[in-house]
Amino acid sequence: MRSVARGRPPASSRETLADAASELFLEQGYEATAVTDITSRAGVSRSSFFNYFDGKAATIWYALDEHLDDFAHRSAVGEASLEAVAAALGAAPPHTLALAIANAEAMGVGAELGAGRALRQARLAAVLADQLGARGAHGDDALAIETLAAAQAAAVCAAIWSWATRGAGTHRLDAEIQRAVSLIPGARRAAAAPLRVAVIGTGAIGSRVVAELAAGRIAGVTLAGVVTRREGQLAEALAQIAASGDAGAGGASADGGSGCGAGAPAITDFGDDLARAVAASDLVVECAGIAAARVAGPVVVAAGRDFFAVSVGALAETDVRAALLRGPGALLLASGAIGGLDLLASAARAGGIPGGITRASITSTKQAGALVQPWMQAGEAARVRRATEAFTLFEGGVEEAVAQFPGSLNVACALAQATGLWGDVRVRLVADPAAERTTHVIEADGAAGRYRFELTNAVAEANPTSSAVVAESVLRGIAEWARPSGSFR
Ligand SMILES: NC(=O)C1=CN([C@@H]2O[C@H](COP(=O)(O)OP(=O)(O)OC[C@H]3O[C@@H](n4cnc5c(N)ncnc54)[C@H](O)[C@@H]3O)[C@@H](O)[C@H]2O)C=CC1
Ligand SMILES: O=C([O-])CC(=O)C(=O)O
Repeated sequence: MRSVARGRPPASSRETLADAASELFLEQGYEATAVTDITSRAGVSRSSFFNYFDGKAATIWYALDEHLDDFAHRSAVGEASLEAVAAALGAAPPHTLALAIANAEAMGVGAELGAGRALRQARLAAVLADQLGARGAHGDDALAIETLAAAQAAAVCAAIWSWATRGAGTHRLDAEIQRAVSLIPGARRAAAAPLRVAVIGTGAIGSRVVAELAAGRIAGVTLAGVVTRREGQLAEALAQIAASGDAGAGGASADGGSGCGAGAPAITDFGDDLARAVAASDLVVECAGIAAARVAGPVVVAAGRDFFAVSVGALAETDVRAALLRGPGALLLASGAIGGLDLLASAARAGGIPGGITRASITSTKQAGALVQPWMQAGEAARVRRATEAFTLFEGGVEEAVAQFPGSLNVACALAQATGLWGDVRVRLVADPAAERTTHVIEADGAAGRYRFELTNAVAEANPTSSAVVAESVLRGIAEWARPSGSFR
């Protein structure tokens, strides 16, 4: 008798039989293989085959079927979740099924796989529908329950097929399932689970956002954790919040570097591990600057998670803009320090009013000292720092503006994105030694109308370059993302 298990000893007679079946399907095809061929290859009696399987097809499906049996059983007693199924499949993947999927043509097993997949998907959908119904999040809305359950079951099957086709040994099945499920638009929202938000950056804006999220101030949202640039950064930020007595911080403390509020759960510090943050969240909020947004944004949306950028200037580069908008995750943009973007976007909407907005400009006036840049020669930096009266420090297009003043002119990109006039928005930056507040004047006109907004903002205490309202715009944006009801669009 030939050895069945090439390279690894079989763990049981059932696996010996399943391995023998896989070998024979590969050698002579599924149709031509009889149960007696399998038992003689495995060296067991025909009757003992039927102790394990009810036919040759079961040698392909048994591992997946066991997971489904277990899931149905646990689900009936209220113990199972989709995450638990993914974890169980990851820990004990269905190897003979993977082999059949990867070699479907050579084995001639395509029809069996097609029919078998449909059956398992339907079975999984039924269990998931029972589970969703029992959880009560959708009341008696059978359409919502059935649709969501069917989508989740389809995602699990699609993930198994993708995992097997890409090479079962090369990556994890549970990660593939998690990714597939996350691609269902609104799946977590529909499941009524709290939405998980990760934050990148703990500067002036990020700290405030983290403090509010950690204090549970946004309904339906939980803080998944924080991405930082160096060790100890989160603890420092929390200590500063506590020292400043920020009401939103809920008495944040730096205990262990990650506490926020007496008795509050510790905040997860992802360090610079963006992949971990992405896997643990539904939305990633960037509060870290244009360079960070350029790198993180495309990774987040490609993984099917939503990305909320405060550094809208990342969109100035055409290829980054395309990657950010490619999905499947959604791109959200903070209105930040300015307003009226909704009106301008409506006025500029292609096709509605031809030539809706044809001209747009922004003039930003900031504290001169806050505008010194690392690239400036000593003489120029001194001129800005020691200015005695307001002067125009920059005048030009959007790309140049954010390249030279990345922490100060994201608003110019926001205007370009709202109007679509990427090449034509005129930007002026005024350095004013007497400015205690930041002022942005936006002007736009075209066939839709003529608009002028003048916005004067208090500056953030921790960073005079940023307006204090920006963090609030991020918090409002998160709240509206989580509960999209009653907000202006
Ligand atoms: N859309 C808008 O209207 C506005 C946008 N912004 C943008 O928001 C950004 C943040 O503003 P602030 O909080 O005031 O700046 P900040 O300088 O106080 O904080 C930025 C923080 O991000 C951290 N950081 C940088 N790269 C990182 C990375 N790769 N991973 C993790 N952390 C990283 C820095 O260490 C710093 O702690 C600005 O750089 C600007 O691009 C700022 C104001 C208005
Ligand atoms: O906060 C502000 O007023 C504007 C700002 O820094 C930016 O657009 O980058």
